Amino acid sequence: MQLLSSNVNLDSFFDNLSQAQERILLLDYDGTLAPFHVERDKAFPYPGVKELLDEICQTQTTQLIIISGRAIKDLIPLLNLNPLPEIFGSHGWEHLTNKGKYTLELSDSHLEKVLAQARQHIEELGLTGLLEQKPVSLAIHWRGKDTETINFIQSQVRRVWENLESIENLELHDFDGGLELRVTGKDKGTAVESIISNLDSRETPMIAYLGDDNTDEDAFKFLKDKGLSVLVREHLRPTNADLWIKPPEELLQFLGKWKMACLDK
Ligand SMILES: O=P(O)(O)OC[C@H]1O[C@H](O[C@H]2O[C@H](CO)[C@@H](O)[C@H](O)[C@H]2O)[C@H](O)[C@@H](O)[C@@H]1O
Repeated sequence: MQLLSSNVNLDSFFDNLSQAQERILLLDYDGTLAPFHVERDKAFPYPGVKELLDEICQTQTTQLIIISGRAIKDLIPLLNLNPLPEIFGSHGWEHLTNKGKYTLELSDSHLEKVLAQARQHIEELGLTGLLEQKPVSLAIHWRGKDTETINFIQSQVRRVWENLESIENLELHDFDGGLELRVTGKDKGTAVESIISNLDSRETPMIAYLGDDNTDEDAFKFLKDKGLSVLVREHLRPTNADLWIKPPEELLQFLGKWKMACLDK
């Protein structure tokens, strides 16, 4: 574990966590809880992660929330948690409460047409096999391909999607292993913002957010001075996070310390 911010003391964080009235653990999924896998539907959590998350939930003293770029329906079988925690999917456009109430914030027929057009461009390029269709976005994946192929795919897809980006309410985002055409207006930062603004209690809760990718930086930025941001990654990169941990060992240590803090009370 490496501290990246001089304002953070990890021992004090966990001491305060054990004393806290309210705890919120925000978790990204791919690359954070689960190692990357070429086959998206086989990206299961690192061994030991599911058990620790179950144990943390069983303490009933932590609000555990998953915040992912994935569609919620694809995340549920991989998470395999029972009961299911609250989930923000599709970068915050989808929401599932811990009581099972599902909402998709955006329903726009014009946008559906534009996304269908973006999909058609991919079909014309012969790249449909690399496409992931999500409720309000399209992602193209190149994990497992060689550098030359990646450069080719990337330039072709950018060329056709950039045109749509310039005329519509859409934005291109790079992520680990691909490129996504997303509707603007929501990201993981706005998801964290809505969680915090909807809190009932007057006490400031102890919050941590664990993530690995560029898309998690929006959450890290929003959490500055409000909670602990943790970059979970094999290699350090420029980041807004306060702490860097390497998965899976340090991730298991972090979750284990969180669980112990919940039991300390
Ligand atoms: O926000 P996250 O939970 O980190 O999700 C980010 C993207 O994850 C998935 O793609 C990534 O993981 C796949 C499985 O390991 C891998 O094949 C791919 O290369 C990665 O980019 C998911 O398919 C995307 O929809 C998410 O946006």
